[in-house]
Amino acid sequence: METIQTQGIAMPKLGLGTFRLTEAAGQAAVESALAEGYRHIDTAEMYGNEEIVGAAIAASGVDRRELHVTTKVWYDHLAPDTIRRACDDSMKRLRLDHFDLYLVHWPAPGMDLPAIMETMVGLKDAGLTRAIGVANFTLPLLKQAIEEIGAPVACNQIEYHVYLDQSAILNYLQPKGVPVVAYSPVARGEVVDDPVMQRIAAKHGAQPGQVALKWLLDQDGVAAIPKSQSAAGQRRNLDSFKVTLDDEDRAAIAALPKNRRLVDPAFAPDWD
Ligand SMILES: NC(=O)C1=CN([C@@H]2O[C@H](COP(=O)(O)OP(=O)(O)OC[C@H]3O[C@@H](n4cnc5c(N)ncnc54)[C@H](OP(=O)(O)O)[C@@H]3O)[C@@H](O)[C@H]2O)C=CC1
Ligand SMILES: O=C(O)C(=O)[C@@H](O)[C@H](O)C(=O)CO
Repeated sequence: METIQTQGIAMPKLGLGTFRLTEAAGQAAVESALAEGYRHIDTAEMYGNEEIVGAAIAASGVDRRELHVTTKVWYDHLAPDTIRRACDDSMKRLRLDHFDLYLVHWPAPGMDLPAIMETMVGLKDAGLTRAIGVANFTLPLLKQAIEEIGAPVACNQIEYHVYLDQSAILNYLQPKGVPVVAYSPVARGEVVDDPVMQRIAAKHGAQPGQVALKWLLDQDGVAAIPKSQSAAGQRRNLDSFKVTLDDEDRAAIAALPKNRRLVDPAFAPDWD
């Protein structure tokens, strides 16, 4: 699997998203992804599934050194003490002694970003995570974290798919070698019914979701974390690497409307 180098870690370009994968069925889904060859798993304390992700990792027998595990601290735990406690709790639930990537899940209004990033760096320095990063950060917040605070930000995990323009953030991060991790990368399945995506997929003997993923994975410094519960769906998404898109396909995707945000607006910071 192709990887992206960032802040001393090699992050597999395709990972398994696990939001809403819970209980025994969720554990079975993570186990099947690991059996299919996934080595990058995305979870979060907010998902309430770190125990089953940890159990799946333990059951898989996959060497820890082959795995890239990301988890995240929720926005109401962003004081230094509560970040450290959240980290400790996630570690126990995941049955790990370190994460590969630990993210601030959402910015919170009025948060003390210098104190947050200093605490995150402290966790990295203590060996509890190999790298730290952020999610749902706007351009001004990224600039504050990277330029003013000088934090070693290893990624910004953001909503990114064929229906959403993220060029401002990409244009800022790509020259700095900081990856974007695309969440909701198949637009939560919406691409399946899109005639443009269907036409491109048919041309390549592929499926619309595979086209949507390959469009992301072809971009410099972009990883993607589709969620799929079934082994067949997980394999389908891994097979997106086999699709070869051409300029005509990219032009058709570029022409799709790009203002569709799927994430719950209740969480949305002022993106612009
Ligand atoms: N940092 C953040 O704030 C956020 C992070 N995330 C992370 O990103 C992950 C993925 O995002 P999510 O919002 O789940 O959206 P996705 O775009 O991954 O969509 C998941 C849905 O689409 C279906 N699906 C998956 N692959 C395909 C495909 N190739 N073709 C058609 N349908 C497909 C899945 O069904 P099935 O299971 O049946 O295959 C599921 O219903 C989350 O699980 C989470 O880990 C998500 C939102 C916010
Ligand atoms: O999945 C996540 O990581 C999220 O933060 C979002 O899904 C968000 O919490 C949401 O939209 C819940 O409805």
